[in-house]
Amino acid sequence: MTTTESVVFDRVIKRYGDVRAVDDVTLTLRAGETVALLGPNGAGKSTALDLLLGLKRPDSGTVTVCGTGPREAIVAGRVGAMLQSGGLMGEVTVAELVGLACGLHPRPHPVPDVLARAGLTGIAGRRADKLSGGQAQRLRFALATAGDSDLIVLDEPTTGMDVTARRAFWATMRDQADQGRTVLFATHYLEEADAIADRVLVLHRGRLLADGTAGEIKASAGVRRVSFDLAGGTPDQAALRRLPAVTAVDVSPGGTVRLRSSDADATVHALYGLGLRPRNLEVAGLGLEQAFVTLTETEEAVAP
Ligand SMILES: Nc1ncnc2c1ncn2[C@@H]1O[C@H](COP(=O)(O)OP(=O)(O)OP(=O)(O)O)[C@@H](O)[C@H]1O
Repeated sequence: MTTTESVVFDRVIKRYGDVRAVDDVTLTLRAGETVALLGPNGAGKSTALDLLLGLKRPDSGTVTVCGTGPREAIVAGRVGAMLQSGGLMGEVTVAELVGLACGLHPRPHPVPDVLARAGLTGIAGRRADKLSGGQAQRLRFALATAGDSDLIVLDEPTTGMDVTARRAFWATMRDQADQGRTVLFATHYLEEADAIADRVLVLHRGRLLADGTAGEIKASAGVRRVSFDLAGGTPDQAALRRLPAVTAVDVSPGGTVRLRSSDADATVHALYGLGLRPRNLEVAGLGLEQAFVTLTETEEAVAP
């Protein structure tokens, strides 16, 4: 492991009874990367993060964080984490709780800086257990960034945040990555992953189904959207469905046809072969969300 490798999973397996929550995962995250961890419910995201944070131990394989075991990395203050679960301590103010987190960190940031970065300065005197959902998320984020960590791990960090808080949050995370920190976040917001992550990991039933940039993941789904208008009359939907490589057909009341195709060239070629004269023809790739659904559904079909 070199110093630029923040996280290494080497053939990691974690079972719960018969369920392989993490199933033979091998991956390396490097310094300065912003990485989104995606997967449907029960895919193994939280388990993978728990293994990374030393909260669970693998049944086999190894997890290395900043060159050591996860627990050692945490104790050394190399990892900041923001988890979904866990209430916030009562009877203390936001500033006191942030102060406590800074006090425990081997390389703490000044408390006012941490409060400001998380947008908490104005509510620093509030009780930590009396915050709104979005404010509580911001406090969890402050606790994760109380010190100078090399790796920041975030489990569904923007749940409950409003649009402004989300924007500010991601701007801060970009800043953290630009300073050489690795940012790993699990999310169900695919548009956030698309906009923010340098790299996207897709977990499904514990296995790493895809690993690449959002563009690569979209391309690997191998599906294109073909849309066009047809002059005169309602198109014959059955004929459209029989076109090669077409997996879905939708015709709007205005006559605009939208097809999904796993081979857009073959589909368009055959379309002209039917004697149709499409206007405003567009062939586009799928968004990350549709690519994600296609990838995971395809996997469901081959491994029910
Ligand atoms: N403590 C546990 N005991 C038994 N099974 C568990 C336990 N924790 C998780 N599992 C199972 O392991 C699998 C992975 O769960 P995990 O919580 O890691 O998924 P996830 O991707 O984080 O899901 P979600 O998006 O719903 O949060 C699921 O099948 C889940 O039911």
